[in-house]
Amino acid sequence: MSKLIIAIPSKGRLQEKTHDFFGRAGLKVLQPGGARNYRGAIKGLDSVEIAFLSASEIARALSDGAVHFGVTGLDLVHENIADPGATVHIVTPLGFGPADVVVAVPKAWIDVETMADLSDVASDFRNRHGSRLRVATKYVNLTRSFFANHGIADYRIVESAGATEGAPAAGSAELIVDITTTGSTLQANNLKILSDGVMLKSQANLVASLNADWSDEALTGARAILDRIAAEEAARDVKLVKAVVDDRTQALRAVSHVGALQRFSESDDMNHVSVLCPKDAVADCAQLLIAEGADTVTVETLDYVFSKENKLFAPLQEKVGS
Ligand SMILES: Nc1ncnc2c1ncn2[C@@H]1O[C@H](COP(=O)(O)OP(=O)(O)OP(=O)(O)O)[C@@H](O)[C@H]1O
Ligand SMILES: O=P(O)(O)OC[C@H]1O[C@H](OP(=O)(O)OP(=O)(O)O)[C@H](O)[C@@H]1O
Ligand SMILES: [Mg+2]
Repeated sequence: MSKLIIAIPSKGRLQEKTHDFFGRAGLKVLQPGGARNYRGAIKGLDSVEIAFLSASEIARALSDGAVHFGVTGLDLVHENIADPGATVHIVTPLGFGPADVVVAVPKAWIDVETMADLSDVASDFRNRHGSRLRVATKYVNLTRSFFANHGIADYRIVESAGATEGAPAAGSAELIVDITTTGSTLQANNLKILSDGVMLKSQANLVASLNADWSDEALTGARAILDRIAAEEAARDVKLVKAVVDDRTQALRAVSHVGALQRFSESDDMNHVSVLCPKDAVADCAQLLIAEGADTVTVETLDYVFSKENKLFAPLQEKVGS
């Protein structure tokens, strides 16, 4: 039948962190035949198949419905998918691969700080040179819509495959649109970001295709994957706090004010409290338990918190389930 196909980066910046992410969720990616094989599996999950693709190919595969899930940058989703709202569903941001898509101009353009300034320059440029301002980028679609939203029409795109930041110095364009994380490449090329020139704040996301064939088997695979991912995400936000108090009912009421909740069926020991507490409220929770008679409060880090209601699966099922 049709398995759940998950596309993950086969190379580049997002590859290693994607493997780490799946590893944290207890999902071991198997690549039989080594790095050259572009189909793989996840250990113990027969309903899932892995496709190894480049980050930009993943965005296109999601658009075509050739894969069910993909890990890729939000920049590539918006650049390569015409109507992302109708074509894909963002399952969850993954917290790695941060980068901004920005409009950058030469630092020497001291009068140009905003998109409005750029708009003036674009018109002037055309009047003076008879040709249009050139923007070097590989983000052709993002650039067109961002410039249109700023009412800029007097420009032309010079498609750039790499080393985009070098274009102004090389004389092949006046300005650029590109992705930046540390800013060091822009700096090294004497370019500055316009103050309102951040087009998109990107990071790696787990994305679902709404065009894929969501068979029952694929949905079963998705549920299995998202159970583990949601459980790992949930575990990152909480700690397990334990103590022996004078009166459990009263202690639970006290710590509920900082968001700490008893999650387990009551143990026989009427004085034993064991709560899941939001990470930033742990110290407050401990103080409250000490005030309720505890001598010692212990705090544990958890690997997983599984719940009956899966916050990641439910919204997906609503969109693709029959
Ligand atoms: N500093 C950065 N520079 C470029 N990309 C970054 C940066 N930080 C995170 N990324 C993310 O990594 C993606 C690029 O990854 P990678 O270079 O592997 O793919 P690619 O260039 O699309 O591959 P190909 O062009 O060969 O298909 C970006 O689109 C972005 O989402
Ligand atoms: O703001 P920074 O931290 O300097 O990072 C941004 C730079 O990194 C990327 O290039 P990459 O190294 O992927 O080379 P590429 O041009 O071949 O994609 C990107 O295209 C920028 O040039
Ligand atoms: Mg690259």
